[in-house]
Amino acid sequence: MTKQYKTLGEFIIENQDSFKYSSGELSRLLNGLRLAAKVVNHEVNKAGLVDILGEAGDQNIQGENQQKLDVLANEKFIQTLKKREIVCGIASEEEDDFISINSFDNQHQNKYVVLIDPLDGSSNIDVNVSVGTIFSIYRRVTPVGTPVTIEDFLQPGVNQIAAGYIIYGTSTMLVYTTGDGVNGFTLNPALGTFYLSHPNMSFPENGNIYSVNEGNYVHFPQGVKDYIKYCQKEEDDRPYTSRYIGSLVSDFHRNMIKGGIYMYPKSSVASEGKLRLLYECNPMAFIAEQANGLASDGKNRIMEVKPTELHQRVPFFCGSRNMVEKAEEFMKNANA
Ligand SMILES: O=P(O)(O)OC[C@H]1O[C@](O)(COP(=O)(O)O)[C@@H](O)[C@@H]1O
Repeated sequence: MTKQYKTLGEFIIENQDSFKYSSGELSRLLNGLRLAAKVVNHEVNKAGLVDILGEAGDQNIQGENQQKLDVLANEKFIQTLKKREIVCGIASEEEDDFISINSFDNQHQNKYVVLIDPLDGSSNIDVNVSVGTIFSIYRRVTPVGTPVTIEDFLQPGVNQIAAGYIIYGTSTMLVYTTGDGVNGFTLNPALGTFYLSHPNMSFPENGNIYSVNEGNYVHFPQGVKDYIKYCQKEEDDRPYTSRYIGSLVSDFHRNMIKGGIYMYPKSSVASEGKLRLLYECNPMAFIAEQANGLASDGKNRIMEVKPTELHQRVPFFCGSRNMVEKAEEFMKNANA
């Protein structure tokens, strides 16, 4: 008897009542993201055959050259959410400002805003290395029935209602949390259906993988240099293994399954690091904490950082609990 896997649709409905403020609206939103994920997955898989590789010719507000697939993924997620009238606002890595969603008869009645990194790991798109999508969902703080404002987006990570990522890798998976543990669903491309393949995902407390762009070593703070040397030292269960895909979603996913730490520290060339607080670090931090891991800026809990700008960056240390604590210890000792 082949194993019966629960579908993502079934799982969302079954767990609807455990959602805070459950009204079915969050379920419809998660289903909208599920649909957009399948559309983007289809585009990613055939990228080499159609004209969606390479640069789009424009730069986003962060001065990054947008890849054609960045732009396409951004459009697909925004269109899918807009058409289904399931959010009152969207913010995206590829949009300068937040988008207030209002349709004629909806009158801003929706409760949720979504923040999204439509295509994470852009530098890997053209070279067929796994990339991802990251999303974060908040309940608006301004009154329902009025247009959303920046306040609805600049909320600390602890206010997240749900967060997740899609990884377009050897298989396509959607991994998410609504604050009640982390579950992973694998897409069966033949049926176009996500199935619960990884229930209750959890970071091992310890790991032996460290993920950091060592090409930036000379620019790193002393504490990070000391921690990397610690990882490389022949002692106890070390040296650890260095693994860096260059796609946050992929490095995070591997480390959650095998045990490890991902670091994108600040440096002498990037005073706040590279990763964006609202649609990269906060959602991954929510998932990490729900999976028994930790996420900090090297000192403070990421999810308690009070956001001040839509595209602000923060240093990011995330993964197995004991490894993140050890890295923080080196940062503290080096006062860096
Ligand atoms: O090439 P670098 O500087 O190591 O940066 C790689 C990191 O930047 C990211 O690509 C984030 O940026 P994008 O969302 O623009 O792709 C992460 O996925 C990855 O871990």
